[in-house]
Amino acid sequence: MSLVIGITGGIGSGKSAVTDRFEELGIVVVDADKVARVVVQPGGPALDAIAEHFGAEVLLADGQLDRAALRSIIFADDDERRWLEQLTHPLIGQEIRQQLEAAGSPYVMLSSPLLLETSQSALADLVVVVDVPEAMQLQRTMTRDNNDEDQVKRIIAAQLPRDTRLDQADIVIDNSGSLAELDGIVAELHREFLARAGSRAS
Ligand SMILES: CC(C)(COP(=O)(O)OP(=O)(O)OC[C@H]1O[C@@H](n2cnc3c(N)ncnc32)[C@H](O)[C@@H]1O)[C@@H](O)C(=O)NCCC(=O)NCCS
Ligand SMILES: Nc1ncnc2c1ncn2[C@@H]1O[C@H](COP(=O)(O)OP(=O)(O)OP(=O)(O)O)[C@@H](O)[C@H]1O
Repeated sequence: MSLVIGITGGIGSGKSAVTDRFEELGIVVVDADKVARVVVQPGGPALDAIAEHFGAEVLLADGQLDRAALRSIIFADDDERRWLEQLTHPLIGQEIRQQLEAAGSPYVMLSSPLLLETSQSALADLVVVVDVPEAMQLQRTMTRDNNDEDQVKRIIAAQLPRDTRLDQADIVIDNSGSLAELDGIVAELHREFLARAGSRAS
């Protein structure tokens, strides 16, 4: 497997803004949020169990998962969130491993909001944390999504506290500046990761 750079950060911290830039540089990005959508597709391994557990109100008329309905349930009730996670996280982990194995770039990125909360961290050779103050996390997420403030706060509360996450970082990206500043940070890190990947291969 290529060198795996793990990218994490709380909701709205800017993981996608960071990984979009690495993708533009030709780096394969495995995105845990995207993988999580695949495992709950109709006909996939998890959706029937979810509908059985939560009832038909978590399904849309076309049989797809009603993500907003499930989001409201699981971020209001920790037990329900844990139930969903025990079902989906092993499937997500398995699919992530396959995608990492198949990746063909000099190094590969694994982007996950729950990298450090799950065994996904064992897949990463290096942990990069995308960091912004919580007020900015809240503001950017509310601007991006159709989520009210209380729900975003509940999602933040279901994730690692900022200090605990920062304690586990090998590298911290401060994303409180502009997107232009992020371009420069990513370009510099890309050079560093290429060098690390090269020295590992030789
Ligand atoms: C509850 C679901 C259906 C809501 O879907 P929705 O489209 O509204 O949000 P999306 O999946 O894009 O997630 C948005 C953000 O919510 C946060 N989040 C999602 N799941 C979790 C969780 N279990 N714990 C903490 N934060 C979470 C992350 O920051 C994520 O980036 C969905 O998030 C889900 O299936 N979650 C369980 C699977 C999971 O843990 N995914 C996280 C990646 S491993
Ligand atoms: N440096 C920045 N300046 C201004 N806006 C930014 C910056 N970085 C990210 N954003 C915006 O903030 C929002 C959240 O960023 P992004 O979607 O990349 O976060 P994320 O960590 O991937 O979130 P999630 O955990 O929900 O997947 C987006 O609308 C994005 O365009």
